Amino acid sequence: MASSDLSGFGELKAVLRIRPFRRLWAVLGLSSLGDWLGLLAASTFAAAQVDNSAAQGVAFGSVIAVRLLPALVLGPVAGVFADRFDRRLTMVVCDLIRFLFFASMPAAALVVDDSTLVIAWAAIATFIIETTAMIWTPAKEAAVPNLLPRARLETANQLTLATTYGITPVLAGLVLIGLEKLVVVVFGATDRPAGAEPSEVALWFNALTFLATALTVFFGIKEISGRRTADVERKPGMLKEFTQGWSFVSRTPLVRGLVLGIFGAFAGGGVVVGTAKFYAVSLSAGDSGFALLFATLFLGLGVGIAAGPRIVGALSRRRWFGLSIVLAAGSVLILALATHLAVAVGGALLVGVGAGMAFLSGTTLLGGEVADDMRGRAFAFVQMGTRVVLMLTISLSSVIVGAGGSRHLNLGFREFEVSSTRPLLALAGILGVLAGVVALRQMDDKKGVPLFADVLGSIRGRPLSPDEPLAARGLFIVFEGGEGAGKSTQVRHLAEALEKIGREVVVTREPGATPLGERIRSLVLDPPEVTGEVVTPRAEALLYAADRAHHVASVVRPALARGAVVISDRYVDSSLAYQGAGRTLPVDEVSWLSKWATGGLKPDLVVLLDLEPSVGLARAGRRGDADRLESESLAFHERVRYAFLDLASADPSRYLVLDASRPAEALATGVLQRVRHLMPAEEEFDLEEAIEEALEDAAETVTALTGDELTDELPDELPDGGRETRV
Ligand SMILES: Nc1ncnc2c1ncn2[C@@H]1O[C@H](COP(=O)(O)OP(=O)(O)OP(=O)(O)O)[C@@H](O)[C@H]1O
Ligand SMILES: Cc1cn([C@H]2C[C@H](O)[C@@H](COP(=O)(O)O)O2)c(=O)[nH]c1=O
Repeated sequence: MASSDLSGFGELKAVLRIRPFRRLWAVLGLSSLGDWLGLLAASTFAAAQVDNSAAQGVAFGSVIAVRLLPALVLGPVAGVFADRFDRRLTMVVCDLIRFLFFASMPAAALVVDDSTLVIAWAAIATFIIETTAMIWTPAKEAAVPNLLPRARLETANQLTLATTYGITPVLAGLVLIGLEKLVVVVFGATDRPAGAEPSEVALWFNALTFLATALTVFFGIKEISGRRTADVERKPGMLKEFTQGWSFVSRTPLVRGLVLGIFGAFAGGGVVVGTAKFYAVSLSAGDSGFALLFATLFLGLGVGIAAGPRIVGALSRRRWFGLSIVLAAGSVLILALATHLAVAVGGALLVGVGAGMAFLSGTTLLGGEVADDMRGRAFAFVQMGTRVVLMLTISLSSVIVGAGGSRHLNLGFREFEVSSTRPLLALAGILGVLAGVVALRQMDDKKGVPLFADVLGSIRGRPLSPDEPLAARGLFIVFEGGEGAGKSTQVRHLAEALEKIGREVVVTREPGATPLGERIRSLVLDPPEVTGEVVTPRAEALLYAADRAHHVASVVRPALARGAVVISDRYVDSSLAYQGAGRTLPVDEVSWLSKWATGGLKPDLVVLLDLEPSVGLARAGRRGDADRLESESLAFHERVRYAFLDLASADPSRYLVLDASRPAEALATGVLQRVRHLMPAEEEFDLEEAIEEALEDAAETVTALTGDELTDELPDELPDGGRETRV
């Protein structure tokens, strides 16, 4: 679900090219404009019905409170509508209801004289409007993923979030100001006709936006209806669907993690909002400091939503979500500790960035990973929960800090004035970080992949992938080394010894173990005179990786799954040494490529046969014409040799480094001694005999060649460097 390689603008264009989504986006814009206008107009309309300022405050506040109430009453069941009934018709009916009830408010003012009644009606109408919005939103949210390819969902969400929380609130404010001016121009500043007050005109206008959206959805976005779930008869009863929705949320780790994280973030946000005024005072920043912190928080929110996907690149969206919560909550801790406005502004920015990223990734995950028939309920649950959590935390925290005031702290060497906002913010930050960590653990889709290496790799476009599981485990042994080091000879010896004790052994190599691999081998190793062109370094790396991917999937993994011992002449290290060090391609890129090709399969043991390149090339030369890589310069082969040695010293427990200038039989004995420790106890015993025999052969060969006696107790270090050896 990560963004594609299109530019941000290109991605937006690609999403808007999808006709049903484009129309839904226009509907959303209009409906959201209506929502914001409704919020502003209905509350100012109610306030305008009375004269004294206290009553105006009550009227204004009660309309806002009435808007929040339906979340508590209807939130739990709203999702059932979205999942049970045709979503298009649900949206159309909701919009028509909103049209009628918005229009009813100024209409009531026209026909009823009593201002108390008009306010009461405004409150009832607002309640009904908000109730229908609770049903409309999950239906819309659940419909979006069905209109788009999955890969476009994130950009679509960026667009809808920016529209709902960035563009339309500003537009609503501008429309309201514009309408006020228009009313003055058309009807004059005083003695306006009934129903022509700016807030009334705004409500008429607002009603029309909902009529327009109802018509557009009904006639223009028929695709929303195209679900099989319209067959209500075969569905369980509404109550059952309702309980199914709750148990789905509590039983599904992804949704549980999402809900926990989102609620945690909103709780943190609620505490920040609830304490903001007192917090600004504790920084001696006053009202302008308060405004600055708020503006920065929203700026961060915008940055998180707009730039988040570009920043994290290919990072798993589940991991991104958990980390965003940790970032937002951790930054609340910065706010708790900040003693200077500049630090607090930085903290507020990061809180916003984290929250914006969490909002975007959470919405995308809910849309993309929750099955269609449950999606409405999942969205409704989150919609209800966030409102409740936000309301509770804002009010609770403002009450607590209001009552707590500030305390004088004397540390002996210094005295402080500590505002109660600080411990409260610190508590919210700590709880938020915990919520993020728990969410991350619940939802992690890359268990076992180190988090920070994955984040860094993803930012650079190369996320780490979890290792593919193996059903049963055989033993995977790899021989590595330069040209003519004696790998094929040692592979043969080891295979014979293991077969003698009754093990199934699969001898294989890279490149060229399969028919496809044979063709790749000739593509990479045939000299240019034969192929007619020079293979470029990156193409060479990809060809070896392709051979490896096919080899691992079709030969190595199946054999290991059977419990066989697989002995391979070369594997991943050859690519790191030859393409990385030899061709000087970036080693981490070559490594990532191999990891991807092999699904993370690592050998149990790598036997590195270390030899002076000049000696190895001379041995290989005796076989006949040199292939393309053997023909490389001595400096190239020197680089390859030292890359192999570096790899071995970075992970000594997995490597056996042998001095390959020693006789083949002696090397074979050393290999057997090491392999013995990897075998089950009974086979370890059988191998002892094979080693005895091999030792006798080796001793005869060495004595014949050099006149020296061979023992099996050889030093761990060779005089020319820190290399591990058992021979
Ligand atoms: N320990 C050794 N001492 C001397 N010669 C050896 C030794 N091991 C193998 N040889 C000889 O060196 C040559 C190359 O050996 P081998 O084919 O096993 O090496 P390799 O590492 O597989 O080579 P390549 O990388 O070219 O495939 C052969 O002629 C082989 O008999
Ligand atoms: C797997 C692998 C191999 N090579 C090179 C190393 C050798 O020059 C040849 C293979 O020849 P061999 O006789 O079979 O040893 O290919 C490489 O460059 N990168 C790799 O990943």
